[in-house]
Amino acid sequence: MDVAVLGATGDVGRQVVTQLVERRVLPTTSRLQLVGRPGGASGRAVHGLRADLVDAYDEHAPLIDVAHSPDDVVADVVVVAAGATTPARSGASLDRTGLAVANREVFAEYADAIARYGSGHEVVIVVSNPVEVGVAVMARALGARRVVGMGAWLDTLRFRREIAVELGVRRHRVGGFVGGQHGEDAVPLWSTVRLSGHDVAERDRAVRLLRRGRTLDAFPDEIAAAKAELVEVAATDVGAAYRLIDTWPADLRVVARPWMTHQSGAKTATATASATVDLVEVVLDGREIVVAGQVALDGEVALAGEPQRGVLGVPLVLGPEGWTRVLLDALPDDETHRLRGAAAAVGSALRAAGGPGARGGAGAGTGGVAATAGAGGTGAGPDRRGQPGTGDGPGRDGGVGRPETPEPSWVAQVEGLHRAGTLTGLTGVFSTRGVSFERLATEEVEGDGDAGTIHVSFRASERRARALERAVGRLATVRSVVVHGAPHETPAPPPDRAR
Ligand SMILES: NC(=O)c1ccc[n+]([C@@H]2O[C@H](COP(=O)([O-])OP(=O)(O)OC[C@H]3O[C@@H](n4cnc5c(N)ncnc54)[C@H](O)[C@@H]3O)[C@@H](O)[C@H]2O)c1
Ligand SMILES: O=C(O)C[C@H](O)C(=O)O
Repeated sequence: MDVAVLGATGDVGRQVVTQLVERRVLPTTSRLQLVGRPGGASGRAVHGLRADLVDAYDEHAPLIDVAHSPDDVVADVVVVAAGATTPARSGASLDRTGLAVANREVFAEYADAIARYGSGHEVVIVVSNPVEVGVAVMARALGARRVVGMGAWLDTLRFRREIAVELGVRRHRVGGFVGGQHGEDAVPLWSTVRLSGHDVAERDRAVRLLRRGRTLDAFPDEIAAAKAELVEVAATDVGAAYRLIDTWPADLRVVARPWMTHQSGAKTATATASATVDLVEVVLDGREIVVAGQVALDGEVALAGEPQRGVLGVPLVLGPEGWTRVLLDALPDDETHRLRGAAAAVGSALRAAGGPGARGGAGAGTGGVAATAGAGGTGAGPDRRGQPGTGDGPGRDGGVGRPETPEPSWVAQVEGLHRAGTLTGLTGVFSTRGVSFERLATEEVEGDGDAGTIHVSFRASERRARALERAVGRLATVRSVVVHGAPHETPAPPPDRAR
C-alpha cells in the first residue's frame, strides 16, 4: 500500500512523513510520495526531504519518491497537510475561518485531480484546517466514505490524556471520544468515557469528580474566559500560563493547552502527525477500528431526532475502504446541544468558505456539503453521481454497480530493473487496486544487463489503466512503462490514417 503526503515539506507534513517511516508503518516495498508545489520552495525541498529521509532510515525506509502536481498523486492513502496555516505566535488568532477561503482552493485542486486520475479507492485523511472544509470538498469529489478529517482524533487523544493525567494512569487505559468541530467547537463526549479497570459505578464517580459539577452548557464561555486569562498571564510568563492550565478541568484543558502552544510560538505538529499516522496505520492495517473523525454525514446520526447532513466530528469505524459506521448512542442533553452548536458552526464555516465545495444539501441546519454516500457505506465515487465516462470496475464500488460489459483489455510493457523486489512491487501496484493479471510474461534480460521487459495483461477501465501506468512508472525498480490497448481490442484506425 502506498501513501502520499500533500504539503510534505510543511511542519506537519514533514513530521507525518518522518513518523510514517520511523514507526515503520510502511513496508520497504511500499511507496511514500512526498508532494510539493511546482516552482515553489516546497517543489525544491521535497527532493531534499527525500534525500534526508533516506539518509536517516535507509535500512527500513519504503520507496520514497516526489511529485509536484496534483495530477501526479498516486497512492492508496492520501494525507492532506498542504495549505495555509494560522501563525504560531503570541496574540495570533487560531480562528480557522480565515484559512477557509484560501485552503478551499487547495482542497479543490487536489480533490479534482484525485477524482479524475486516481484509482477510485484512495482513502483521504484531511489534516489541513479548516478540517471540515477539507472534508466537505474532498467528500463531494470522492464520496463521503473515503474521506476522514483527522482533527477529532487529535482532540480525542488530548481528551484521553487529560483524563489519564488526572487519574494518574497512562492514556491507553482511557477510552472516550471528542466530536464536533475541530478546535474551539470541539465537543468532549463525557458519556463515552470508559476507564479500564473501573466498573460502571466507579467510572461514573470518577467522571463526576473530573467534571467538577459542570455541564457542557457553559463550555464556550469557559473557553473564552480561559483564553483571556491566558493572554494576560502569558504576557509575562508562559510557564505560568501552562501551570494555570494544569489547574483547570480536563475538558477545558483539551482546548486551552494546544491554543497556548500556538501562543507560545511553538506549533502542534508532532502530536498532529502522531494522530495522523495512527489513522494511516488503521487504514493500512486492513481491520476496522473505532476512532473519531470529521466526516460528511448523510443522516447516519440524529441529534434531538434530527438527522444530520453535513460535516461533523463523530466516533466512527474506520477500515481499509474508509469509514463504514458512526458509533454514537443516545447522548445526554448537554452533549446533544453542543454537537448541534458545532454542526451549526461548521455550516457557517462552510458558507464563509463559499465555492462549489461548500454548496449542496444543508440538512439539519449544518449547511454546506452534500454527503454523497448512503448509509450502506459503499464508498460512493464520482461515478455514482452519474458523471459520464468515468466507469470503473467492481473494486471501486465494493461490488455494487458492476459494469455489464467487460472492461477493455490492456497490455503494460514494463522495463524493470533486474533485482529483487521488481515483480513484488509490480504485483503490489495491481493487487492493492483490485486488478488481477490476466497474463504476466518476462523477457530475457538484455542490453546493459540491468533491466528486462515484463509484459502484463489485465482488464480495467481506461481511467484505471492510466492510473496503474502512473503508479507502476513511479516504482523505484521500474525504468519505464507503456500501457496500450490489447491488440484485439484496439479500434481500427480511421480510414485516412489507414491509407
Ligand atoms: N487537523 C489538525 O489537527 C491540525 C493540526 C495542526 C495543523 N493543522 C493544519 O495543517 C496544515 C499545515 O500546517 P503546517 O503547520 O504544516 O503549515 P506550514 O506552513 O508549515 O506548511 C504548509 C505546507 O503546505 C504547502 N502549501 C501551502 N500552500 C499550498 C498550496 N496552495 N498548494 C499546495 N501546497 C501548499 C506548503 O508548501 C507547505 O508544504 C494547516 O492548515 C494547519 O492549520 C491541522
Ligand atoms: O494548526 C492549528 O490550527 C492547530 C491545530 O489544528 C491543533 O489542533 O493543534
